[in-house]
Amino acid sequence: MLKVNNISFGYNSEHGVFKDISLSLKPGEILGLYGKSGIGKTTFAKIIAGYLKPDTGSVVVDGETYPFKRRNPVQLIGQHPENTINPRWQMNQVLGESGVFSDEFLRELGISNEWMHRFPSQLSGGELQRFCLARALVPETKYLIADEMTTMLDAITKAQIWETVLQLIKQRQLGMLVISHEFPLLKRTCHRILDFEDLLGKN
Ligand SMILES: Nc1ncnc2c1ncn2[C@@H]1O[C@H](COP(=O)(O)OP(=O)(O)OP(=O)(O)O)[C@@H](O)[C@H]1O
Repeated sequence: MLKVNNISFGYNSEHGVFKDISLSLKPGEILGLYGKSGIGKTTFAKIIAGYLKPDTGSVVVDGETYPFKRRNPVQLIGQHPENTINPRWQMNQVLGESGVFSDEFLRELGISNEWMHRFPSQLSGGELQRFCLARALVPETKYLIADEMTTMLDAITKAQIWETVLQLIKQRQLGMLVISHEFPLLKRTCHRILDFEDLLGKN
């Protein structure tokens, strides 16, 4: 179980982004989170994935808190894959840094062999996002946070990526938090949906 307990966060001491937010995510559960722009969803996602430290409260992942002594079981996929990949590395080097991936797994994610020797600038956003997913879905991963993961992509690529991800999540019984402005997408993909404003309102 991933438990967020009463976290508060501000980028500076004068302006808090949010206060006292809690939620829990079970293995195998797909939880949707929506809310208006600027309310703090990405900040919240970064805290859950351990990129930012909350000012108060805790994130407990299967009984452990950050920093982990092992590979982070919570992986974050954002909206802009190009920002998270070294532009000077070919894609085989990008993947090689995270582990060894079977051809079958890469095929499942729709990653073509011919992309392996390209640089990130020689791939489309959808193609790059598939590499980010491969990196995020190493065996140690137990929870996946998808923050507007397919917002920049066309409808067909979006549908293909979601079909693959949902299949993998189900096979491996991962917990997934889906952050999106697109309510119909959340309705199609999630077991349960929360409004960020309601999380704020409870406190
Ligand atoms: N690095 C930063 N330094 C200072 N303020 C920041 C920083 N990143 C975000 N903020 C501010 O924190 C607030 C929450 O931003 P955040 O990106 O978490 O919102 P969001 O709900 O994800 O928005 P969107 O849906 O538009 O992506 C905003 O007011 C934003 O301007």
